[in-house]
Amino acid sequence: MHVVELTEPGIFEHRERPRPAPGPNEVLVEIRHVGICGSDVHYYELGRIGDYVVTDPLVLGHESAGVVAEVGRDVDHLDSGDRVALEPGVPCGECAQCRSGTYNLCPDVEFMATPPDDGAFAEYVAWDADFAYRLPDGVSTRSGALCEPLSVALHATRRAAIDLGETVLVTGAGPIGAMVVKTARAAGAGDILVSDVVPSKLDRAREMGATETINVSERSLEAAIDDITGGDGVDVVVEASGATPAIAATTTVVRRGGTVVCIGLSGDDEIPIATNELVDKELDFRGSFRFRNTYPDAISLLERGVIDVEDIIDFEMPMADLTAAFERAQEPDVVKGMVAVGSE
Ligand SMILES: NC(=O)c1ccc[n+]([C@@H]2O[C@H](COP(=O)([O-])OP(=O)(O)OC[C@H]3O[C@@H](n4cnc5c(N)ncnc54)[C@H](O)[C@@H]3O)[C@@H](O)[C@H]2O)c1
Ligand SMILES: C[C@@H](O)[C@H](N)C(=O)O
Repeated sequence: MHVVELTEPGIFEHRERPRPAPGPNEVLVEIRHVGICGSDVHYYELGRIGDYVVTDPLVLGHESAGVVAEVGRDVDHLDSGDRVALEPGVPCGECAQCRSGTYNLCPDVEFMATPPDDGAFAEYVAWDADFAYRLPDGVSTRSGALCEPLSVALHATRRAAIDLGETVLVTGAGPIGAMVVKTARAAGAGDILVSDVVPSKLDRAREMGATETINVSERSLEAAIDDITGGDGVDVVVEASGATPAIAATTTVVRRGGTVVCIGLSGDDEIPIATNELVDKELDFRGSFRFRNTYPDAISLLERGVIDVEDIIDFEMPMADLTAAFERAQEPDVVKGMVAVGSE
């Protein structure tokens, strides 16, 4: 089968590998669509993310969906021909985190496209059938692949416990911030404010449901939120930029008794946080890491038309042009690039 390997920063090589045989609890999936995530681009550009270093050729891509080509001996909930979205992290199932249900925190998770685990820019992937979710008729594999970033947002929205009518600030209007706008709206948020430094991304966020946008290269986030909320602060902040100033401002722009949920990962190891504000304002300050138990709900939201993910996609290119797709994905206006691995 055909795969694309990242062999060194900036270099993709198209290679042939033996087609994998599914294990007893696995399905062999003919991949159709794979979204390009910021972390894929990071590995492509730099060959590493923090301590995760690409030392051997690595297949990128973890936002994937395709068609079941073969089922393992013990799989009885999927059949050949089923279209499925693949949850990219398969946890060990045995550690304390897995046993208590917080399987996204499993230290031994096998996560696609994270060294040393290969991802989905490949004709076929053999994957644990418990982490392959059937897509209903109305949901394409193109949308199904985006259950992954949608899951990041769904999990963060749950961590934020947004109440009906609450004012939510989303910092960062990249793919994750855009998805949070959608999940916050679906959760019943009232005003949804979005900040970014790229005007076109703020325009897109408004089209997706943001009620007000703030270009923080023109005015400070703190001053803007002060104006908009009459000095009270927002009920909930979901930080989805990873930008140090945005993370540092979260405790200031949230109201007393409010909630901050951080998704973004900063390039800085340490960021000053006003800890006295945490105490004095009695804030809930929480992290949100990947996702757990989100795929069935993400698929249901897509099926019922509560959330549409197609509008975050800027372009689709074939896997034959993966280098060009990754170069284009780095343009500042692009929110999401999609790669077609086969034809649906
Ligand atoms: N916690 C998790 O499980 C998880 C999962 C996926 C991504 N992430 C992280 O979440 C963040 C967002 O992911 P993404 O793929 O959307 O990234 P992205 O880089 O595509 O988007 C970030 C956005 O933030 C904007 N931005 C830059 N400076 C800003 C500022 N000062 N204020 C507001 N916005 C600013 C950028 O213009 C961009 O639009 C990244 O840090 C990523 O590493 C975390
Ligand atoms: C969750 C996923 O989208 C993220 N890029 C990660 O590797 O953790």
